[in-house]
Amino acid sequence: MINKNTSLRMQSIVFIGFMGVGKTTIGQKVARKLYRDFIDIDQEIEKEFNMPTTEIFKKFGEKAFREKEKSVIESLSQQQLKIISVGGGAFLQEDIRNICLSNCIVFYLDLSWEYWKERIGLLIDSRPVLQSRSLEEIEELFYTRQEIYSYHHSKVNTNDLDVDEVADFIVDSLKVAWDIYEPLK
Ligand SMILES: Nc1ncnc2c1ncn2[C@@H]1O[C@H](COP(=O)(O)OP(=O)(O)OP(=O)(O)O)[C@@H](O)[C@H]1O
Ligand SMILES: O=C(O)C1=C[C@@H](O)[C@@H](O)[C@H](O)C1
Ligand SMILES: [Mg+2]
Repeated sequence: MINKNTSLRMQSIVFIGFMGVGKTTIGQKVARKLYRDFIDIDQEIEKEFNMPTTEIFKKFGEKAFREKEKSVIESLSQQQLKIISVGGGAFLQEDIRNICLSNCIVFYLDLSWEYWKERIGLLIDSRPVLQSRSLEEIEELFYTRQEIYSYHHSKVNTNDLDVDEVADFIVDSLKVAWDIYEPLK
């Protein structure tokens, strides 16, 4: 489902995956390594509302957040040569999945539950979807969400890899794909 009208080398890269797998951290690193601009969709939504995500959820509700998420992604994913990290729930919306898969290269950052659960303390304060859920409920959400992340072009399992190792793997695999599908003359 990759857009045939745009050169692969020009297409923006979109990172997907569950909350806390590293989309923002690794997206920033990859952007630096490829000399591209980085866009974090959660941060763009927060700028639009001028408040943190937890406040948006409290004041306006998840529905308003999801509507803004869709309009922000619809507009920004049309741009070329960007590195874009979307929120962990963005691919719940079919329209978002379709627009990202047809305009961009979608990279899934995969992390096993056993590794993910060690990160929970880093995440809970800023991720409203995790708040008020027990660990068992979060585990259930984690496994239910895997279905939406099955929509991707490429994937890396980040268990046991640090941020730089993941970013290097992604950059190397993109370069291999570019060279195979669009060799430079
Ligand atoms: N490969 C890694 N190894 C160790 N820690 C990591 C790794 N990737 C990310 N982290 C850490 O995990 C935490 C969450 O990362 P990050 O905020 O990038 O996740 P995210 O996928 O953008 O989450 P969200 O979907 O909620 O925005 C950060 O503290 C980050 O430093
Ligand atoms: O997985 C989710 O539903 C979310 C993930 C975060 O990135 C934010 O987009 C928000 O906290 C919701
Ligand atoms: Mg993030």
